[in-house]
Amino acid sequence: MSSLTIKPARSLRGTIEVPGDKSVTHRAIMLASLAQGRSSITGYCRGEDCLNTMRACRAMGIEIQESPGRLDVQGKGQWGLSESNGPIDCGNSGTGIRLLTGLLAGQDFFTVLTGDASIRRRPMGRVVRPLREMGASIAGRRGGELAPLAITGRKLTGITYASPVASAQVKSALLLAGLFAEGTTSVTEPRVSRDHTERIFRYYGIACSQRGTTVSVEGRPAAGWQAKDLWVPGDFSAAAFFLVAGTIVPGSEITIRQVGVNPTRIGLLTILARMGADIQVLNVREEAGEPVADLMVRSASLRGVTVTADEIPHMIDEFPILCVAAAVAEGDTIVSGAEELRVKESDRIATMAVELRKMDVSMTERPDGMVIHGSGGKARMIAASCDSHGDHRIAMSMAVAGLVADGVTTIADSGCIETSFPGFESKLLDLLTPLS
Ligand SMILES: O=C(O)C1=C[C@@H](OP(=O)(O)O)[C@@H](O)[C@H](O)C1
Ligand SMILES: C=C(OP(=O)(O)O)C(=O)O
Repeated sequence: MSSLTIKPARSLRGTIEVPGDKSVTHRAIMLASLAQGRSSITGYCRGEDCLNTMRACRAMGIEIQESPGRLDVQGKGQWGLSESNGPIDCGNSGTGIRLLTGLLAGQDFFTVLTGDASIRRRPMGRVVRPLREMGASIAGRRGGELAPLAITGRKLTGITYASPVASAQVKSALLLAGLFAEGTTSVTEPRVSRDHTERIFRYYGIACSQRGTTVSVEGRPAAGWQAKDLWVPGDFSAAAFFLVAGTIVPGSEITIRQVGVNPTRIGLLTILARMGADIQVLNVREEAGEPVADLMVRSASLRGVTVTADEIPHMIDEFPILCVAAAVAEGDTIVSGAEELRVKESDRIATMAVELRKMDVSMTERPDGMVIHGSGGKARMIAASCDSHGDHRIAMSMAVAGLVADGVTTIADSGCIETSFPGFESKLLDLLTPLS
């Protein structure tokens, strides 16, 4: 099992790019597979999650060629997928398995979707139940609450669904199913979650309307959609580790080029600004329907803040790294309304509490969040033997914590970083001047 060793840093300085956005890459591969003709995708994420979505589409008959930095996807049109002759393994990816469940519910073939031990613990009923309302036939462990899921493609009918959770995976699964359904499919969320599916639909010319927190698609667009080249911006959730590292390591200045700054993703920027961080958003432009910018971070002292339920969906994957920032801030950081963190790759409230305590950080767990008692940077964190719990975001967050510890920190089982951020360690090392 691989492990990561992190030494304390004197400073982090330089310019980097981060891998392409994982959420956008999943969607780009799926939409290009169902387009008429050949789409080139550049800037995409080569993390394991996205490679699994690529393998899934190949298993369903789509030709995808990879040359350095570029995917050529030979789309077969909206109804062009064919039955895979074996189960499809989505690996560690909640996005992959949930979006594919929606996409496959209305096909005229049978599919089994599964994943690793973490995926087989994560809730699938949240997509299975509304898809059944549309007419889908999906079986799974515990009545369809858990993967593996066996999907017998059926004729679907659009529904109007009020989702109890703000989840882009639920919304997207239903919108993808909606493309294959008779009539309109509408999804209302308690709060707007990331809107990459809506944006990529529009980019491909698929009508998709938004009113408040409700999104609707018309089923069975007459002519399907045409292939279109697409560049994927850098992943804000990957950039987040460097935004926090550049903030908490004194004497740092990092520029992260070409990062997606979709407003439904960048809640962490607002929170870090409230904490006192110095981050500039430069050269804002738009590419393939997504806003993109360069981000420049300089080190700064932080103060604790309160994060409310309204702010959670736009920074849902950034809580592990926010905990690290909060640990060195002056005063308490209080998070509530974040119970969704308990059903990610790991229970991210529990795992961060366990790991940060090893480094002498005081963090109180709450059922729906946490209170992190910041040290105000008065003492360095204690270097420790940490564990990723098989969760890429925990591994990278603890690596950043290690930069401000008093000795050598190790992170066991760090191979999971490949899920979203191949090359994380070397990017960090390139920026780093060690303390001694
Ligand atoms: O739709 C997506 O691409 C994602 C949605 C979020 O999950 P939920 O929909 O479960 O909140 C997020 O945590 C995940 O990393 C990616
Ligand atoms: C929660 C995540 O991904 P997924 O749900 O796709 O596994 C993540 O990347 O932090």
